[in-house]
Amino acid sequence: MTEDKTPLIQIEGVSKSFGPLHVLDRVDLDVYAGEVVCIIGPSGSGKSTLLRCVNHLEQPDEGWVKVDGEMIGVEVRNDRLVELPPAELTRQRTEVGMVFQSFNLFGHMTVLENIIESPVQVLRESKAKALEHARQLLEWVRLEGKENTYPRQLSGGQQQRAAIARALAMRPKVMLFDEPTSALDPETVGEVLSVMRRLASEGLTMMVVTHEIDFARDVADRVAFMDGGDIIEQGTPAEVLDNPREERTRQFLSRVVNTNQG
Ligand SMILES: Nc1ncnc2c1ncn2[C@@H]1O[C@H](COP(=O)(O)OP(=O)(O)OP(=O)(O)O)[C@@H](O)[C@H]1O
Repeated sequence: MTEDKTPLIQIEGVSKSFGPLHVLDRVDLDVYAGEVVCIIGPSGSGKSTLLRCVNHLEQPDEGWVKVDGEMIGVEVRNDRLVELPPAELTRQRTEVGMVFQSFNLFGHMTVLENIIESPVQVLRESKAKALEHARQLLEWVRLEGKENTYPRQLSGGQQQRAAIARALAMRPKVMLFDEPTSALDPETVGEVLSVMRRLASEGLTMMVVTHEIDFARDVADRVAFMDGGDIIEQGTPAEVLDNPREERTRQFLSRVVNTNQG
């Protein structure tokens, strides 16, 4: 990690409320190129909302997010932040791939159609080029032979690997994963984590919300613990997972480890 470089993802003072519920409270986080940052924390602490602010699925009430130096979803006009036009926002979103807890595939399209849809429609890639890339990606996520299969015919783990291929087809600068294995049967969790490990080892910049503490320990460059809408502590996996400074982190970890073992 090179601290003197500009972060690829900059989250600065981001706050978000839903009505009276304060979900994010002036969150700051920098993620550098090639880093994997795992975000852990109790249910409702704001982890998903933070990820959703990074690709502007949610608009922060205060603060801003930059990806590769570019403000996400907004621009400064007359000293005020105003929403970007929809076409600009769509272009920006192509640079931030996201994989959700439940599989974001279109059920009426085959796996191959799912993967080429956005490159052809949004990036205006030729169908031939998009198909070639999609076949490479399917091989990469070990779904070769499933091109013409519909999502409902796949296991949850296979669907999630197809969703990863679909996100990668847009050649994103960063990938966000929101609890990508928590809706899966235990036997398919490992297949998805192994694809994510390979992505990390290839140097992709990733933010991963996860309860998979062993994955975070092995793969993360940095772990951030969130509670009550803020990052309470962050550091290397050894620092945060094995020697947490904060009592709240300690208590959370003992609950998660017990649940995972139980
Ligand atoms: N669109 C929304 N409208 C209203 N409330 C919302 C919305 N999105 C999230 N919330 C609320 O904000 C709080 C934080 O949600 P968030 O999903 O960010 O937490 P989380 O840490 O990811 O939790 P989990 O681990 O359970 O997914 C929760 O109380 C949730 O119900």
